Amino acid sequence: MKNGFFRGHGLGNDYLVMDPKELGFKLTPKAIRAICDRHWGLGSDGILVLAPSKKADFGLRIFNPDGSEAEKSGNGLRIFARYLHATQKTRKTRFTVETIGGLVTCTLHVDRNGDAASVTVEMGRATFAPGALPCSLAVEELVDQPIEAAGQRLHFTGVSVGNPHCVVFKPAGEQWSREELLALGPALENHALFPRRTNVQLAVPTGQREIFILIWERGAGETQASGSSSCAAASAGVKLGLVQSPVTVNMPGGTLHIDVDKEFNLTMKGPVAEVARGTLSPSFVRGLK
Ligand SMILES: N[C@@H](CCC[C@H](N)C(=O)O)C(=O)O
Repeated sequence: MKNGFFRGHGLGNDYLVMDPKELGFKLTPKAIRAICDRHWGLGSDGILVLAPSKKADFGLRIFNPDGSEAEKSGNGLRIFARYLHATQKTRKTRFTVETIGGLVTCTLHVDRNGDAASVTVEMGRATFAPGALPCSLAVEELVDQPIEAAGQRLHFTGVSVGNPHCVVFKPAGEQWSREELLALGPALENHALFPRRTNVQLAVPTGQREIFILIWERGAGETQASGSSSCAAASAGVKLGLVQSPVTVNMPGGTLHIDVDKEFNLTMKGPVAEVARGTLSPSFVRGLK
């Protein structure tokens, strides 16, 4: 379909999926910003683009609403998997996807309506090495490191799950407020320690195998849920000895289940929904060029 899009969400983290072969324009940063604008465009937490791959069944490029490119997205991968199944780009229920942040395997769980209602993604391995985010701190692992942001002294754990994350835990029994997220999120995202910026999670343990997180995404701001953030926060919680795997990650938009093995290999399982399929109007597309 010319200038077509598929719209889906994972726990309220919404993405558009597009196939460049069907687009009559280039997905430049300017075009991405215009399409993702919630008032002047379609509105979205990002755009997922079908790409060729030599290593995997499919390739995926992930763009944030500010036009920057992300290496990986957990909710994005579940939405992309649902798109591939719903649009009959594959008949397989298990396939590989190459992202800039590494190769992952998706397993679809098809419901009685024939929809891929939930997806398990083998997300790869978490690392706490500064070079992987990157982070300019000269330590071996970014575990429980001091940082100052928005006038506060905090401790963070830096995790790469293909894309970068900065996890800040409060002790069990305490809570993070939305005001704290809106102050600390942008300050940590753009902190001088993270030359390529970072995603941010404000986390608290809520049980032996359960955490709650608020999310500030690089290039997107506050989101209702995030798959890679859930993987990062679960890994940080296990590394810090605050929780045990499998970890239930609760977020404003809902819950994801994250398995963290002894080597920090991650498996994420969660729901995914299709919202719409449509086409961009010719007059809107003319304005993108
Ligand atoms: N919402 C995503 C993460 C998207 C990418 C992120 N904003 C980044 O820049 O790394 C998820 O569900 O993982």
